[in-house]
Amino acid sequence: MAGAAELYDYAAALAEFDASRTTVRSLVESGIASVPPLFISTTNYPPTDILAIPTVDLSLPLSSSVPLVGAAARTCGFFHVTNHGIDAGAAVSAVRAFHELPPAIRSAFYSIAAVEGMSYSTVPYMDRNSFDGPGPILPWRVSLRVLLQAADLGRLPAECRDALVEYLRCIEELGKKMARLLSEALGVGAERLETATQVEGWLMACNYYPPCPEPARVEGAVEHTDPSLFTVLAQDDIGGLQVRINGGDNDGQWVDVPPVPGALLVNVGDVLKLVSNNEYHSVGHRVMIKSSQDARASLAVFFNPAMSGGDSNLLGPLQELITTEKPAMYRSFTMTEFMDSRRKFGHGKLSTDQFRVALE
Ligand SMILES: O=C(O)CCC(=O)C(=O)O
Ligand SMILES: [Fe+2]
Repeated sequence: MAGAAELYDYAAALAEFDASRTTVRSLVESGIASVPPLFISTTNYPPTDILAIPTVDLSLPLSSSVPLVGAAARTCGFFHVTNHGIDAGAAVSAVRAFHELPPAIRSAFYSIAAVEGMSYSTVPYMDRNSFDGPGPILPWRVSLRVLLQAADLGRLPAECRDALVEYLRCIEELGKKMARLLSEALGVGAERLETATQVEGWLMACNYYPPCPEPARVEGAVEHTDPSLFTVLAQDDIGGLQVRINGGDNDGQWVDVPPVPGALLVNVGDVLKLVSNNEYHSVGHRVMIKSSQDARASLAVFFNPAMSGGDSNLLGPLQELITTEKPAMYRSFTMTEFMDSRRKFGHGKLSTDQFRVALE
């Protein structure tokens, strides 16, 4: 049987959804009993539970934490950090508070593309002309995205502002610490990553995954890799994040990443994979919706290189990591070029393959 999802006019449905200036949260509030075709997922990869995400205790001495970070970044690309001294719960509650504001207040922020560094929609910006025929399904998620260089946090509603500002103050320190640990674990010295990439472009995504009347038919976030150097995620206790195993006997299988109370989750993004000359892995992940009753909130901070397209700001595999045994696997690129490639090739493996050097 051809699924309903194949028989509808994707472009028209998307145009109508865009024109309604609504979000999936409002659809749920309106009481829909079934999932609209734009959101129906056809992928079905049953998750297994064969891998536990490693944990790095930040109170350990560097002689212990650096090898742990290095091992995690070289294998599954994800790790929990504990003893980070940050009240992540308060920040996630603030995310929930924003998304649960009355519709009239939150809809004032509605925008698909960033306006003064902020957007709020179900669909983060995607180029409507970049696909022929049915395009990607829409995520069962609403995101408030804040580009920190460009945004005035004073515009955030009082219900979430102070907690998010405080979280960002703390996360800046954690970001610096993570950059040093990831750099040191590459064997290039603690400051090298910061010097080479200027981790100045930060994006905060405040995500809300509403309950779904048919949770098994949707995806909160479709499979993707992050474009960042690295990402730090805070989440509540609902769960739903899944990671694709990279390498080994179970290569390609999905595993659940259950939330660890109080821990933050760090993952390697595509830029770090390229800069590390494939030492580190940027691993595919997605979010499933667990419940027809409970909404999930999460808060991702993407640590990106400064967004500059000039030739003087070329990024590429660090010289120290290029050897005769392991030549450069990627050519150099600017962040503008990298982000254009993401828009063109989507949020998966192909966008990094564009920078691959042909090896013997
Ligand atoms: O909400 C989550 O658990 C993950 C979100 C995510 O992967 C992303 O925003 O890139
Ligand atoms: Fe992600």
